[in-house]
Amino acid sequence: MSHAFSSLAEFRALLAAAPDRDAAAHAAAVARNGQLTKPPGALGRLEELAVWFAGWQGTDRPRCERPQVLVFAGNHGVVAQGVSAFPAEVTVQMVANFRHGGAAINQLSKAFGATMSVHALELERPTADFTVAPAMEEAEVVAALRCGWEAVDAGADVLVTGEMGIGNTTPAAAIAAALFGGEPAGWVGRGTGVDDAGLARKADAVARGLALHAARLGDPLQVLRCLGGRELAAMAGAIARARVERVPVVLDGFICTASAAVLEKAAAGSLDHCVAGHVSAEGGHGRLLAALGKAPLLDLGLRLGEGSGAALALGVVKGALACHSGMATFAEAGVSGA
Ligand SMILES: Cc1cc2ncn([C@H]3O[C@H](COP(=O)(O)O)[C@@H](O)[C@H]3O)c2cc1C
Ligand SMILES: O=C(O)c1cccnc1
Repeated sequence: MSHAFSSLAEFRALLAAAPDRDAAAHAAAVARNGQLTKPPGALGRLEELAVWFAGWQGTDRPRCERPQVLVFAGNHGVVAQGVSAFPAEVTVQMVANFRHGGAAINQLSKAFGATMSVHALELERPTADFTVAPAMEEAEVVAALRCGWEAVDAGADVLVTGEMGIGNTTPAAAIAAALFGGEPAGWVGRGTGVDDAGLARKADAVARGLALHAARLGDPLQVLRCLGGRELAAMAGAIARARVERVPVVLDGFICTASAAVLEKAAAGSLDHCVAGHVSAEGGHGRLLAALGKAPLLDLGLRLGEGSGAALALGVVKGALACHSGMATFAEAGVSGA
């Protein structure tokens, strides 16, 4: 089988060449929105959301009938630094739980009519501990990007990417710090619920990772390789594929957003097809969204990952698109204008 890319350089080139949204469909949706039976702007952010979807889906009647949820799982060498409240074996145990339908993301996917698939990435072979070596070799990060790239259904009308990987709020914080600067302490959070000492260990691990790999961190894809993880790279690969296919993406929490941020830094505009589904309770997520200029749709205090916050936001998306694509215009309904 031939692959879309076989190196980080080829991946970067595909990303940089991605097409823009359909400007005519966007303009048609803006015009349609102005004729629907409601006072101008009365549906607030739903209106903006609907015309944004129209541009990416290339139609003035956007829909959310075939949402796809992808959950990627990976394990992390950096858990050896005592950065999670849970043991690493929970990753593979949760993958089994996803396969049996028992996790939060199974229920949320079902509730919002999304297909959901789980992709476990070499769980028996954790990444290297980034405080002592690059997390991945180039071939490993490319394979993980490709796993995500190939998992996307180009016929989906919206994509959600989620993750499971004990310890992965630490690589996410390291990526955020490497891409946007600032003290590690400002990017780490409690994840699964570490205490103050655990939080200090996370900040210290991030600081040591940044120092060790400093010479390479000017390149965002090297940030992903040196500090990231397989499930983070897979999410980045899936989000990149969606950009190329013009499938809109709803971003999940801190880990998903950190993975996505790598793409934006690698090629500006790479996240133009992404909306922030929610802001999680993880300390750095709000900062990261602000740095990317993304306003979250929901703020419910979630701190789960798995794609859960983004899947919930599909409800808002469905509402926005049902109104935009199904409502009558003033002319059709015989309603008088202002
Ligand atoms: C049972 C369980 C289910 C989860 N589902 C998502 N996560 C979340 O917690 C992990 C990140 O937090 P940290 O960096 O503190 O380990 C990731 O697996 C994330 O998806 C879970 C964590 C647990 C324990
Ligand atoms: O924001 C997230 O995605 C998150 C936060 C805590 C734990 N797991 C995921």
